[in-house]
Amino acid sequence: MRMCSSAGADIREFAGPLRGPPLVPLLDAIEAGEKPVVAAIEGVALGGGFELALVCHYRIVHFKARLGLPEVTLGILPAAGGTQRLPRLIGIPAALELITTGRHISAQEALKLGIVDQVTEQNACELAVEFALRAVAKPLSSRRVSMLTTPCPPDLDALLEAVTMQVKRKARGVMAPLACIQAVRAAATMPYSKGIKRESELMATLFNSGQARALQYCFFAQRTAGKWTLPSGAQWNNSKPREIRSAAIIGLGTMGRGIVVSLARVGISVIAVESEKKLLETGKQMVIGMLERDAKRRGVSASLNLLKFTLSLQDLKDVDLVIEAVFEDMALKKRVFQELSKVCRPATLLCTNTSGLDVDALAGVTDRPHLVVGMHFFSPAHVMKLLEVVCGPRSSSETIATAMSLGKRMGKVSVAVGNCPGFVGNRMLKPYLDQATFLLEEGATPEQIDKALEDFGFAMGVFRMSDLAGLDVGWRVRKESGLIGPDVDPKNPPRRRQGRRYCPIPDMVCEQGRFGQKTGRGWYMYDKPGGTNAKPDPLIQNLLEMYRSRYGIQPRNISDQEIIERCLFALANEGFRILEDGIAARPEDIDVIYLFGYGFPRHGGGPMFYASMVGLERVLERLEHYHQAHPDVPHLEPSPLLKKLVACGSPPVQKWREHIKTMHSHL
Ligand SMILES: CC/C=C/CC(=O)SCCNC(=O)CCNC(=O)[C@H](O)C(C)(C)COP(=O)(O)OP(=O)(O)OC[C@H]1O[C@@H](n2cnc3c(N)ncnc32)[C@H](O)[C@@H]1OP(=O)(O)O
Repeated sequence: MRMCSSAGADIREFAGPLRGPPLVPLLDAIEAGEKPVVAAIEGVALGGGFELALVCHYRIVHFKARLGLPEVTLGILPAAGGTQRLPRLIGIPAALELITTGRHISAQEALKLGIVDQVTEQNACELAVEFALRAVAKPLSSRRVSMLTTPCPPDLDALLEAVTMQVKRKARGVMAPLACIQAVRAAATMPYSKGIKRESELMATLFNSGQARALQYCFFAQRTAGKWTLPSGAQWNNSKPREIRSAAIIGLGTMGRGIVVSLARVGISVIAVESEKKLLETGKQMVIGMLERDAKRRGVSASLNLLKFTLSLQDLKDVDLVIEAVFEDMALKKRVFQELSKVCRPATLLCTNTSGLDVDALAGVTDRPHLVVGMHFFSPAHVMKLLEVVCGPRSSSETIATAMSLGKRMGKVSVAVGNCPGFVGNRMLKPYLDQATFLLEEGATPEQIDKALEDFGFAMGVFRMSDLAGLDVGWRVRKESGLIGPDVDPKNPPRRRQGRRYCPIPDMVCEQGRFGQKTGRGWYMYDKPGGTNAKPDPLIQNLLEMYRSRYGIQPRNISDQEIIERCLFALANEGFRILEDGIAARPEDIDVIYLFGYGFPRHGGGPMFYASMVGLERVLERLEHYHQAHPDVPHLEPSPLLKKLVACGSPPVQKWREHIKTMHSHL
């Protein structure tokens, strides 16, 4: 049997009723046949493709092929016998690991695990024919995997329990890996005929679940995000990116260091610039250490020869692209861009890693506004997968194509977004954070809010995330935007700014020098500065009590449901406004940003998909309810697009674009 490449079932078909003959009897018949069947695998054998290979009597694999059972990542399980045959072939621990993670493995690893019989650098099909001819005379009984006894460890229950705990810790609230564990248990404790029925029952609990819908949506959303398009007609498949061989990074702070590592490990020469000798030396040592650790983990040699460190911008005159990663200060950034304009050759692309400042204002101080684009990395930049590519009104399609393609080369999930304060991710963060702090005023605690969000599936609750990111950054932004400090009108009521509700508690926390993990104190307390073990702090509790009594606020019991609704519906509501404003082209782009940059649980699909799953009508009704209760919070006022979609019968996410197309695009 020649399997050039099989990515398994067509995932799009899972949205409707499955058609075609049932697969399991067909696969069982192949395995039971008297003629030897040899699978020749090239490319990939994933999901159903891998399950087909497992019923063959022998498996020959090209050395570049990849195999796996990724169903769990789609919210389902391998239900064509995969959970019953793989444990019989390679034992419970290895099968559990592959099935519960969905990890793809190389041909070499498959050989080591005993999944395949031979790995070849030649034509796998020709070798498989030779193999079949030699196999004709041999008995097949030991080659029928479903007939094998599952090699079982003596402490099976303890092993399954440990894996269950691990899965629950890593993927809180996710159903599919737990169902996979139960199916593998059946392979260990039941004959194949019963095990396959159990597999099918477990699949039935997952197949139409909201989690499966969300995870399958994420698969396609991630691929859709790469397909950027501009109102000019320029798009991903008609705009040629430039080839980038050399780059420069300005600023060796946390972000700059991560960007240097991301570039060097994909073979790009990097010149790193700092303003002072001591900062340069510290940054250099840290980058070298990061690259060495990264290379060791990947089993390759560190590409240190690609690095150059300098104090002089003059050294950048020949690079293909510069990424500025200096302090988040517009005046400083403008000075850097003016200087770069003078120093770099006219064709050099100038990028900024700003997390929210006006990219077009920076373009305006250069001699080449069409070659300026935002490349907003997320911290730590060598780990986080998200890259927002911020298209200014003057960025050329070639510039955007180059930034998107460079992101892909660095292994990032790149999303093109428009230029507005905070772009997509950080603009949406504001109403989300605001709701969390308003809930504190009204009676909740940081740990209660975090627990509700973490139970929902967020990697980290909003307060733990803020402690990790550093509270001083937002404090500085609030000072600069006149929300605190001498510019505030003294006649302003204390909990109002710029005509709307304002919660000063985050400022009070910062005034105490509590900047989060780095200072050992923030919304939580930590063992030491830089510690990561967050413990509730009675001082924060006192601060909240004093605050409420000072302003005469009677604390009330706040339910987890209210926390989730207010935080997440406010988040999605801003997403609708971003779509209206043309700052993101599609809801999928917003969801991908929140999945890869902000720890939104994949099994929730992202804020926009989640809103559609809850039901747009319900989201609208709850926002109207909360806005009525808090009329001084404009973010809770339902957006016109949300209302329009509800009026149109709440179409699925993939159809929202049809209702936005008349609106103006900033991409
Ligand atoms: C009946 C038995 C039931 C069995 C259950 C299953 O088989 S579930 C499916 C299990 N298979 C997978 O999960 C594989 C998913 N695909 C991948 O991991 C990758 O696409 C790949 C195969 C490793 C190829 O990666 P690469 O980076 O080379 O390409 P893309 O990811 O960009 O994909 C190219 C286009 O192909 C589409 N696509 C890929 N796999 C599937 C699939 N199984 N079903 C439907 N569509 C698939 C993908 O969406 C891309 O299409 P675009 O139109 O370009 O977006």
